[in-house]
Amino acid sequence: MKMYYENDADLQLLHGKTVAVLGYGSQGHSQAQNLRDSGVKVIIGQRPGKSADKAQEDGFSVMSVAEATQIADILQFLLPDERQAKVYQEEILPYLHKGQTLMFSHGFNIHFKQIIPPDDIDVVLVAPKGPGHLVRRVYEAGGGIPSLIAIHQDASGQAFEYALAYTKGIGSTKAGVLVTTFKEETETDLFGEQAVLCGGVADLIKAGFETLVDAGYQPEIAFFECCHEVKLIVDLIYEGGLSRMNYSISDTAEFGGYNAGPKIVTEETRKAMKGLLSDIQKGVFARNWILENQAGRPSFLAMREQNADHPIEEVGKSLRSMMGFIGK
Ligand SMILES: NC(=O)C1=CN([C@@H]2O[C@H](COP(=O)(O)OP(=O)(O)OC[C@H]3O[C@@H](n4cnc5c(N)ncnc54)[C@H](OP(=O)(O)O)[C@@H]3O)[C@@H](O)[C@H]2O)C=CC1
Ligand SMILES: CC[C@](O)(C(C)=O)C(=O)O
Ligand SMILES: [Mg+2]
Ligand SMILES: [Mg+2]
Repeated sequence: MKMYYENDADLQLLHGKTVAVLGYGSQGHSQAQNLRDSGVKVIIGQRPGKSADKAQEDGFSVMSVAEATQIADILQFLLPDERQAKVYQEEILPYLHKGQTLMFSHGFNIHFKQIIPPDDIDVVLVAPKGPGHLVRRVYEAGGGIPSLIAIHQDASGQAFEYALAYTKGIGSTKAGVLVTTFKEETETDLFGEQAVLCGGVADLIKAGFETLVDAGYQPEIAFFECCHEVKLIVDLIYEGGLSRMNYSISDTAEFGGYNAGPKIVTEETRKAMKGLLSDIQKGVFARNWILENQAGRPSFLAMREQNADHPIEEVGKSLRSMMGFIGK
């Protein structure tokens, strides 16, 4: 599989073009600022409110999504997935015109057919494989977050070259860019965030914390052990794989880990992972998420509140308040 790096991408292709970043949230603020620092002309399409104020403070020209759509050559659609279809119908579709590129950072709405764009525009995916705030932080430190590219429609005949130039603008060609399809990105991204990165890790942390606290250990120790140190261990894995973690940790931890790991991630866990993947592939998760939003998000909001109230959050907040070196 070919990986694309700095010398493969031509940033000049974006010079003389206007990129509209629609939505100035986690991905929006980072991609917009990285592109601008790479010499690309960027405008922001955003409804009035906190995000619009922030974009203005950051020195961008801010306008409505509809206005930005009329002006820009490339539209990077960075509104929340669950709001994209409505905003597309009302504020983008009426103004879309031949020669434009509609870009996504997640394939959800194209893959699950919530948005069906006209044939005469390019439709591409540039999906950074990392949280928005890190897309900016790593770029500022001189690096980049890997990205995936996919082409859904290539009306111009140059969709790929433009998408690749865009990945260079946000810093991704420093880390590596890989070609995929909207289907593969959507299914793997949903699986990764549910089973491993967000759902899996968060529940592993909470279960470890609860096990220690229920057994009578101090919550502060349980927090340091099962939550705070996760970042420090993952940093080693990020830098040099599992072997670098094993190099740095004690042999006692390595031996204990080899024996305990399969008792925690059991055949049952693997079966549950396959079940999650199957629901994602069949569109069951997408249907549930769309219906949940149509109903006003009752279950999502209840779970969000329940998680925010977990004792690990309170202990963590108090301990972090004494660690002035941790960024806000
Ligand atoms: N978060 C991440 O790290 C990643 C996200 N992605 C994808 O990127 C896309 C954006 O996600 P994310 O950055 O998390 O989104 P956020 O929720 O962080 O930001 C969304 C932005 O859209 C704005 N917005 C919401 N509704 C409207 C509207 N009706 N009109 C105009 N602006 C609106 C919000 O502004 P307001 O303050 O007014 O609500 C906010 O600035 C999604 O497709 C997501 O899957 C992909 C990779 C990683
Ligand atoms: C892991 C969650 C993510 O997929 C991401 C940051 O990559 C997201 O949707 O935010
Ligand atoms: Mg992701
Ligand atoms: Mg995601």
